[in-house]
Amino acid sequence: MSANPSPQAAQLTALVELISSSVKEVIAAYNAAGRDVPSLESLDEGPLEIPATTPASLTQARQIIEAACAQLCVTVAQPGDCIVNKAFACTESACLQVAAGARIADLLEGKPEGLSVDELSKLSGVDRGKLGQVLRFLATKHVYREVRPNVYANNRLSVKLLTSDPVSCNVGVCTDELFKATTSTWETLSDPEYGQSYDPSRSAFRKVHGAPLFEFYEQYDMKRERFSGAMVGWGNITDRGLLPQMYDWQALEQDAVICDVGGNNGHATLDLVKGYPKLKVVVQDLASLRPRWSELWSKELPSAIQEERTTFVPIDFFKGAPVKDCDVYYIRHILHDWPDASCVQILTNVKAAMKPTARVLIQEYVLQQTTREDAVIGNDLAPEPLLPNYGNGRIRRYYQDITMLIGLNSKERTLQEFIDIGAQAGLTFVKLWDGGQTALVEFSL
Ligand SMILES: C[S@@+](CC[C@H](N)C(=O)[O-])C[C@H]1O[C@@H](n2cnc3c(N)ncnc32)[C@H](O)[C@@H]1O
Repeated sequence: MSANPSPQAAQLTALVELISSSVKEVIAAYNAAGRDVPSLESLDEGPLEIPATTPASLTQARQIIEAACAQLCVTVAQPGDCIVNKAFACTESACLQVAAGARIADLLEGKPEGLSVDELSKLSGVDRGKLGQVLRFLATKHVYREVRPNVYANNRLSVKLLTSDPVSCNVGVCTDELFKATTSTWETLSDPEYGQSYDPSRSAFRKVHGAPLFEFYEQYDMKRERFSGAMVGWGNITDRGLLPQMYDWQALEQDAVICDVGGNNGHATLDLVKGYPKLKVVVQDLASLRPRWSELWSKELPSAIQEERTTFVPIDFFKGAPVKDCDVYYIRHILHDWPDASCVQILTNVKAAMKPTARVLIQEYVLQQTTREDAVIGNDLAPEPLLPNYGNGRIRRYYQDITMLIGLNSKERTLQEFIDIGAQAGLTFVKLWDGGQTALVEFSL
């Protein structure tokens, strides 16, 4: 054996060291918050389980741990094992669908001693033997805890399947209608007509369900409700409450106006005004959304309506410009729904409303390539030897990218792709403001 480790051996050691130093960061962050580090059994969520109250150092440490553990495993395990296990990922979705559909987490709520598979079978109506297989699989994947043979209790992960938690809606949507659409991805991409099209009505979702995604939800009340719940769940696990910390809002003048383009009920800018009462908000979305804006703001911040610090102005952002001369045009989770040409149309309409000092802030996931050659200015690169885009540590944004492809023939974008569509609309890139999960891409005229 040579005294110096080979480059490959040094990589393994470097991955372990990244895990080790990041675990110390995690322990320090929990200590600083006066909390014990979580265990798989712990059910209560504290401030460090919510993006808005999680320090950036903890988010970074978690991303490194998730990235390094996954990279270490695929480096040392047998390649055939790894690739087949990845192909089998569909079984995890399938079992989560069973557990969510049978409401197993609800049945186990308040029962730390657990319930037997027999009892869960009687209460849920799912065959005892089959339910036992599903729960054993899930417990093997750290969802539920097998307290004794064939007796299961909730754990840190399974409580997210409680129907009272909106994240359970995300699990429902992903493992039901999206999962079904996913199975026809290759069939769709290799179809001579669908494969070359970026029309939402030529997506895998449409091929399987017979209707484009949003028309599909018009047809099924329960699924539409669940999709709305999933939007709330999505915010909870990604960026709810982070917007006030993501940009230098303080630098804006008293009574600066933020136009929330495609803002739905304006929930994101509501958080902003709560943090920065000097700001005013115009929420713009399809006219049918006005009652939802009114309902939310009258409940959460009625003074803003009374003092006209918020208004709702209907828009079709493909057909016309938003309200003129606002200070910031804020566009959250809109562009990822649309192909490039439609995004350029939306941004061109926004540009038509802008005064010289106005800014556009696009809030989305920002994707990175997996090579260090993709060092676009502003991109945050993971430490070596991790994949520069943090690999498994930031995997959800890449799941979301493929989900957009399957659901709507659209995509999440890299910073360069945002810069390109902005340039096509006549906008100049200013800065990337990274929020740990999603980011703000700032443009000026
Ligand atoms: C994914 S949601 C994002 C909503 C909000 N910005 C957020 O982050 O929660 C997309 C929004 O675009 C709106 N929308 C879709 N087509 C539109 C159009 N042509 N004009 C204006 N708004 C539209 C929808 O009503 C919906 O509120």
